[in-house]
Amino acid sequence: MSMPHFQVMKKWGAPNKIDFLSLSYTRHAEDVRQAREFLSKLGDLSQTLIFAKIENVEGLNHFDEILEEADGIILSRGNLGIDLPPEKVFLFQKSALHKCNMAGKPAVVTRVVDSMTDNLRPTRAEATDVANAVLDGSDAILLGAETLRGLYPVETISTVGRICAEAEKVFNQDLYFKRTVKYVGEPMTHLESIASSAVRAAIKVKASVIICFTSSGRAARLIAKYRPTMPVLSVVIPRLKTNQLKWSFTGAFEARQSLIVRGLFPMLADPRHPAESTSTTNESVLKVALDHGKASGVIKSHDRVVVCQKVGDSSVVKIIELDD
Ligand SMILES: Nc1ncnc2c1ncn2[C@@H]1O[C@H](COP(=O)(O)OP(=O)(O)OP(=O)(O)O)[C@@H](O)[C@H]1O
Ligand SMILES: CC(=O)C(=O)O
Repeated sequence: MSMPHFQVMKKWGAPNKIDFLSLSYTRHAEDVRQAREFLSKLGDLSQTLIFAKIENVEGLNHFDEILEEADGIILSRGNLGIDLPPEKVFLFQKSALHKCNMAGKPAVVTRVVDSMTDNLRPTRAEATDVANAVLDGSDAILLGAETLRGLYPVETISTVGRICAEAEKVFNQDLYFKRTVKYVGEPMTHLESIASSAVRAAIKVKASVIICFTSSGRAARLIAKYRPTMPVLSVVIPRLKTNQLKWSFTGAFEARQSLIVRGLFPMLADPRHPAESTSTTNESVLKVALDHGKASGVIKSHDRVVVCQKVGDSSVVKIIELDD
């Protein structure tokens, strides 16, 4: 990392508590390690997530080791398209997205609707490509010129959003779930088993939403990894922390950062609730979460809801049926 980068991050990045660093032209895992070491020296930025941008053949050749080190991946298809023969691009995308999905790390796809920079409608090929990115398993789409200098930035976002929503409806969750369970293998970790069971239960009872209590965001991300067909409301419970000079709450970073995970909708709980999971705390936080779900329209009267939380020392998955 060069001196100008360091100065920008110190002066602007640190006070703005940036959520994500997009690491251009990541070539190998060492690039990610260096960036992490650099961020660790900038106070709050030790929490910034590093997304490795894969944009040339060298990055592609070291994909597995980069994925292990990074928090997420950006498939820079524009630049990769220059390095790769066109007939190789689709397979790279499918294989990279599958690896990200199995690792439970978010994947972002770029350059989807270039023609919308000057046109109100995408080409048929672009529209199909957006849907295929969703079916292949991407978590997010990154727009470029369309929103930077295009004539139709708002229409681009709504068009791409609508295509993604249609594709999500026909995503083969059943097949994906089975593959993921098989990939994880046995014995599963405790938490992995809880997360997959929560998703299975939610599908079986046709729950409208899964509510997951979490502090670090880990439990909610694991649920999202099984790609439930319903939204996951991630209720982030703040924890009190100190650096010996001042006290502050965790949670804001974790909540914002989970926005990039497909299907996760974060909500920050009131820090006045004690972080320990007593049944009284659980009940009052759950009530706020249900009210939030109702207000945003994802939960309706008489819906079933799956809740994933800790009661004392035990992780539980419960199914509740709403009266009103
Ligand atoms: N404050 C909390 N109150 C109630 N349940 C919680 C709380 N935090 C986590 N859980 C639940 O505890 C179980 C174990 O989750 P986990 O230990 O991974 O928590 P996390 O906050 O997501 O991660 P971490 O332990 O790394 O902070 C999950 O079922 C999760 O929903
Ligand atoms: C966005 C970008 O850098 C690319 O697709 O190449």
